[in-house]
This record gives sequence, C-alpha cells and structure tokens, in this order.
Amino acid sequence: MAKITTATLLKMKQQGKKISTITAYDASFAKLFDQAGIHAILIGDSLGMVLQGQDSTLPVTVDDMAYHTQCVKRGVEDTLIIADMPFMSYATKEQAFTSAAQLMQAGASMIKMEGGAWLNDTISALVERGIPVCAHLGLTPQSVNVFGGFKVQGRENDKAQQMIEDAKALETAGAQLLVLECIPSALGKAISQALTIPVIGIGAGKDTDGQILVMHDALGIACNYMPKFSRNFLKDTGDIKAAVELYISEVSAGNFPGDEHIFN
Ligand SMILES: Nc1nc(=O)c2c([nH]1)NC[C@@H]1CN(c3ccc(C(=O)N[C@@H](CCC(=O)O)C(=O)O)cc3)CN21
Ligand SMILES: CC(C)C(=O)C(=O)O
Ligand SMILES: [Mg+2]
Repeated sequence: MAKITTATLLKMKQQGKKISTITAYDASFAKLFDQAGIHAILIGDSLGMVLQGQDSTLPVTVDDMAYHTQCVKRGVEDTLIIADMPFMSYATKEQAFTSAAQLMQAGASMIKMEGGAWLNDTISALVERGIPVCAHLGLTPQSVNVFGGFKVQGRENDKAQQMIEDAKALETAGAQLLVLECIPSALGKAISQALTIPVIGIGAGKDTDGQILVMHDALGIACNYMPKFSRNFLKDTGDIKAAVELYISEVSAGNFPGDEHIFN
C-alpha cells in the first residue's frame, strides 16, 4: 500500500469509494490497523474516556495527545495520522499554533478541532503555516456541558441549517476533512453532498464519504458507552485484524452503518 495523504482521501470521495477510519492510541493497534488497510487513524481525545476512564474528554491535555501520537506514529507505515486538539488547546489562534506544532512534531500529519465558523481564522492560519486541518461538527464532545449530555445534534431545522452553513465556511477557510458526529442521517447526507472535501461520519448515517469508530467500540471493549451508532466487529470474526478488515469491507460495501446504527 502507498502512503495515504489528504489528496488520497479527496480522490476517494471523487471516485465514490468509501473511506474507513478508526481511532488508535498505541503502536501495536496502529500497526495492525495500518496493515488491515485502514485509510486514516485518529488519535482521539476519546482516550480520556476509553484509556483513562474519565467521564468526559475535558481532562485530556496536549501532552497526553502528543504522547499517544508518538506511540501511534511508531506503528504506522502508510495510514494518514490525525491527532485531536484537546479541550481549550485552541481557544485562541496563538494557543492553536503551539498545540498544533506539538502534535505535528509528535507525528501527526493533520490535526482535528471541534467547532463551527468561529474557527475559520484559526484554520486558515494553521493551513498557511503548513498544518492540515480536519474540522468536527455535530456532537462535539468537548461541548458536552453546553449540550447537557452526549445528545444527537441538528434535529431542529434552524440548527441543521446552521450546521450546513458552518460546514461550508470551514471548507472555505481551508479544512481538508470534516467529521460529523451524532446527527440525523438526512443532515449527514446534505452536508456530504454540499462539500467538496471528504466528510467522515460517526452516527451520521450511511451517506457520508466515510466512517470513523472508536476502536474500543468496534471491538466491543469500551468501559464507558456502547453508542447506538457502533458495531462490535470482533463478535463476528473472533480475531482483531479480521474484525478491522470486516469493518473496512462493510463500510466499502455500504453495509455499515445499518438502519440500527443511524438517527432519523
Ligand atoms: N467508547 C466511546 N465511544 C465514542 O464514540 C465516544 C467516546 N467513547 N467518548 C468520547 C465521545 C463521546 N461520544 C458519545 C457518547 C455517548 C453517546 C450516546 O450515548 N448517544 C446516545 C444518543 C442519545 C440521543 O438520542 O440523543 C445513543 O443512544 O447512542 C454518543 C456519543 C462519542 N465519543
Ligand atoms: C469519535 C472521534 C471522531 C473523536 O473525536 C475521538 O475519538 O476523540
Ligand atoms: Mg475527539
């Protein structure tokens, strides 16, 4: 397999090929996912919940993210490596520069930030300085205290319209990838069609350009949630590499997510 870049993912969208991505936090899983053919690995700040056992992602620090990014980097040959910018590490443009530099130097090839059009200036400034950006809309877990829980977002008409506008603004600002989390399927479809950049969904229906899962959910070993949108692929295979290969082929064939994994 050849090195996967943002250009590879854009080409996949243009050719209608589904993108499969998953989280990882260490070298062993990262190597296995890379060899299974995963298109991108996210070092998610979900590590606060699935590795550290916290009840939200808010306690995660840039040092935590950099440590796990270094671990993942050592296991990866071809897969695109994306690292989450943790809570309040990009509240100002200057903070974003420092945080993103640390994660890129730890081994990331792209960073991800949660938020709408308020991030436009930060995104364009990072891209100008050589840092590719993945945006994240919908259920953005760093805002769990504003939402009052991990709840589906964008159900009301005005909120859905706002999300479409935010997505277009983030693309215009220079974001090269977008994650949509926990939104109605129809909205996931509308945003994916409205954008040129690839859109990766988690609980955002089957019509996004790709999918992402927290690895612990795909393997049925999470200590906190088993969200409705995830599926235990290990149960159907009995082997971790085969489970990830099944995830990739089910996404590619349009069989995952199924009707039981989506919000209407
Ligand atoms: N194991 C795990 N998987 C994740 O996907 C995940 C984490 N942890 N931690 C960080 C965030 C938090 N996320 C979550 C957590 C819970 C729900 C959840 O319980 N959702 C309800 C929907 C509730 C509604 O209908 O509004 C569900 O039934 O799935 C969703 C996303 C996603 N991320
Ligand atoms: C669920 C994905 C998109 C994420 O942001 C994470 O793992 O932190
Ligand atoms: Mg995250």
